[in-house]
Amino acid sequence: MSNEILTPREMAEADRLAIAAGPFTGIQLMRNAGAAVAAEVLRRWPAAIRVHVLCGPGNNGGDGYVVARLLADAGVRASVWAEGRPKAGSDAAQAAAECTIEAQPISGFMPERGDIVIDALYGAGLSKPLSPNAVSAIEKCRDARISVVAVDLPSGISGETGHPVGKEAFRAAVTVTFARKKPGHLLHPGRDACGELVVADIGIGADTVAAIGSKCFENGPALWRGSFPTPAADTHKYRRGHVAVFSGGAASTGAARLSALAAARGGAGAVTLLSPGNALAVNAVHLTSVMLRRVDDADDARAFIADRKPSAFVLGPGFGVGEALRELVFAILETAGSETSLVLDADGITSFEDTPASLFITAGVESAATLVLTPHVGEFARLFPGIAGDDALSKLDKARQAAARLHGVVVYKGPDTVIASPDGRAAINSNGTPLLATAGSGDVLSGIVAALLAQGMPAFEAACAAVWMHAEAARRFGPGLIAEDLPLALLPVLRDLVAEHSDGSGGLA
Ligand SMILES: NC(=O)C1=CN([C@@H]2O[C@H](COP(=O)(O)OP(=O)(O)OC[C@H]3O[C@@H](n4cnc5c(N)ncnc54)[C@H](OP(=O)(O)O)[C@@H]3O)[C@@H](O)[C@H]2O)[C@@H](O)CC1
Ligand SMILES: [K+]
Repeated sequence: MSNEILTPREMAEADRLAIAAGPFTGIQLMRNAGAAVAAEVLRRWPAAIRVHVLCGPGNNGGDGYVVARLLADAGVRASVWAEGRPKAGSDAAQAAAECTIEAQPISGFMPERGDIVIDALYGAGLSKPLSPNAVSAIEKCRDARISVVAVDLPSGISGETGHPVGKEAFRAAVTVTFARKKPGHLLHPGRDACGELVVADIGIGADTVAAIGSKCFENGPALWRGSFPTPAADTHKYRRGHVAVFSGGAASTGAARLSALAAARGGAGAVTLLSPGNALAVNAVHLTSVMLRRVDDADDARAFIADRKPSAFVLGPGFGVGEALRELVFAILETAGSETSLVLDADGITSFEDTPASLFITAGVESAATLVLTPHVGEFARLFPGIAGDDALSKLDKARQAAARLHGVVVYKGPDTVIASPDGRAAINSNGTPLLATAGSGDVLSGIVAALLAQGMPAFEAACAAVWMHAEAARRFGPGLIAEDLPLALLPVLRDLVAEHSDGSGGLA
């Protein structure tokens, strides 16, 4: 796999293991890193005349000295502006010694429009807010609209969280990182600060990365292709999974129907909308292939479960917050069985704002149905206020801690959705699009998750696949998208996934 995400600490460990295993020494890895950046600069700006390289005191700066030397060798007018000097005897000191361009103090740095700037101030070792000189360098680049190439990370951004460590950070056109992506490249606002992200192979092998044992991945088909459901030739509709979606009352039925339609398009063989009596008529008018059944309370839900044994439920979209919803959740978790799953969204999450522990305890019982929770940032804070309010944690850490507390899968939504499993695995989604910021889009996502769960996909993989497919469908559809379009927009995405699954071509990244 090459989709592992390494924290800066894990990357430093990979670096150490790679050096211990050989064949590359530390300075050779640094030369490889600098060469990768220089190649990227020359490829993108073959006519670059003047390049400024900003070098910090650590190994990020070391990479910068290599870049400056190689660009100068290639005939570019390269200048070096240093903040601090590398420690004697370090790899960075050797890289600086090999670079014959005289380093000038960063305070004198003054780029002009058309120049290129290489930001090699700080990378994985950023430990405090940037100095006034570094902040001033950022402002000069911004004012002169300079194209910045960041080495490893835009200086000022934490590789761990994606947040600026102080108030300022570089905004790069291109960021060249090494071996694997770090959380800060994919979590906002780091992702925007990186510009285009290039991952360069500098000689740290896949076996070295595997030895680190990261449980965090970039979301994509490579992560869940193996368990993606494809119907067998001898299947029938209930073997393809039966999804049950709870409708709200007469005035709020649309969200559940969107979810139900998405579950059907997502491959569930049968979908039933469970509607309160007062909304049966309005639901009946709008449904064709989706079945309809009256369910007014938890007793009705238990009877339906005993009768039809659905494999996955969606509860929350448009349902209304309160005791009735909580009773349904307990009825499902306690009686549907551990082979079934519940996707709890929207009002389903908010209903537990005052009593989250009751949900966590019930979900933790071994015989309980599997729970998948799909909060956006506001809903997340309602259920996990302590975790949400801890500014030291990244979104990745927050989702992981929440999943452990919930005993279920958490899909922490946003432009950088994080999917976390209670077993510690996590994925950061990177194909998100602002097109998804439209009413009803979350209801569709819940339906897709339920469809995949109903077809037997394990919960973490189902949630990851649904998040990716949902965003991919929106991207392919393009501007003008509304939630009603999404279920149909899934078709080309599904077609490619299924084709790839059956021919083993691995065509989707
Ligand atoms: N790992 C790998 O595989 C490879 C890694 N490589 C490269 O190494 C980079 C990591 O290097 P690194 O660990 O030396 O950290 P780096 O970011 O240079 O900074 C550390 C220095 O800066 C200082 N300092 C920190 N913040 C500061 C601030 N705001 N203002 C002022 N000073 C500040 C800090 O001081 P301290 O915290 O100790 O007080 C320390 O002196 C990585 O990003 C990649 O580019 C490649 O060569 C190839 C292989
Ligand atoms: K940098």
